[in-house]
Amino acid sequence: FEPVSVGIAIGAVSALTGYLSYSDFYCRFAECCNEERPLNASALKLDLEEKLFGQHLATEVILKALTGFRNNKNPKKPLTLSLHGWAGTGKNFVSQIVAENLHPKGLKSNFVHLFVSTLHFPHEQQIKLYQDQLQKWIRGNVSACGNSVFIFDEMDKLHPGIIDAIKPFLDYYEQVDGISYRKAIFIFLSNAGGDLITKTTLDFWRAGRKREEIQLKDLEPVLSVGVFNNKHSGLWHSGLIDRNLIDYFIPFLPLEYRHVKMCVRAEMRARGDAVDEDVVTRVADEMTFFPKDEKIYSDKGCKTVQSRLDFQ
Ligand SMILES: Nc1ncnc2c1ncn2[C@@H]1O[C@H](COP(=O)(O)OP(=O)(O)OP(=O)(O)O)[C@@H](O)[C@H]1O
Repeated sequence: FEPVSVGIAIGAVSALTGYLSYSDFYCRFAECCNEERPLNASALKLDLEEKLFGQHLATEVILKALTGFRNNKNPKKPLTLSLHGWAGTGKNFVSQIVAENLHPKGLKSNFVHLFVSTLHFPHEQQIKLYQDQLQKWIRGNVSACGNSVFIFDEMDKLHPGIIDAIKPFLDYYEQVDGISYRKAIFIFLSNAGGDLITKTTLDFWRAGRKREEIQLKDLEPVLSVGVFNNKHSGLWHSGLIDRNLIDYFIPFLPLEYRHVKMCVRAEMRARGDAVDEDVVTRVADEMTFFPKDEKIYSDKGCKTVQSRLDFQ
């Protein structure tokens, strides 16, 4: 929409109605950054509970972190979430749900920014350049919209030095060069720590305990230390962990056969098809499971479900 004509239209309508403000009207047509827009916590809860399978910890922590952060009128620092887990367990999927609940256009919003390490920061020799670009990009976007969301995918493939470039933005400063970053949200996605999460989940299973009994305290400490000491985590000896700038380490548990089936059903519904249990079983049976003996967890989580469904 072209701002001048929208402005004229708004003027006309406002004169007629007398109560529609410019911004109200403009924002019906163009995307606006509404820093005051409250988070609909029950909508987010419903989304997570209905769409995300087998991740009771992620559901609980994300909900708590986001509602707490958005209810706080004066956060002391931006919110930083570090999501960890095996491939295909829902990290990107959750980021998308979170993005949509914060900005209705989700990943397509002008205020949600996705960085993929292998795509945006591929060359190790260019770290300095990437650091500068990243700082500029974040500064520019946060000055345009305070509650911008930045998602960093494939953190485990990111040179650790790169993320340290954004450390000043994540810290407890009121402003950095006249800009406040305190309402922004940073989400880091990584496979690092997936082995530790799997080990704990498997230990519970072998002890005959329910997966839902696993608590954050069983995983969070192992995860933060493990990731800090893992050269391939993107956060290796990173100042972000050192200075406690990551607010939550969120574990994604490996998915079981029953969760894969749930993903197949969800995908069928999303395509507008009736759920056919024979197909659901066929797709789930085609996936491979580990460990070798027990075969409990899907190697690729729910990742290849969509393409497998195409071939049924
Ligand atoms: N826990 C889950 N609940 C529901 N759907 C899921 C879940 N995990 C994965 N999926 C489905 O599988 C697709 C792929 O998962 P997603 O991209 O979120 O995995 P990921 O954890 O980000 O993997 P990677 O580490 O390889 O990037 C999602 O788009 C979603 O449809």
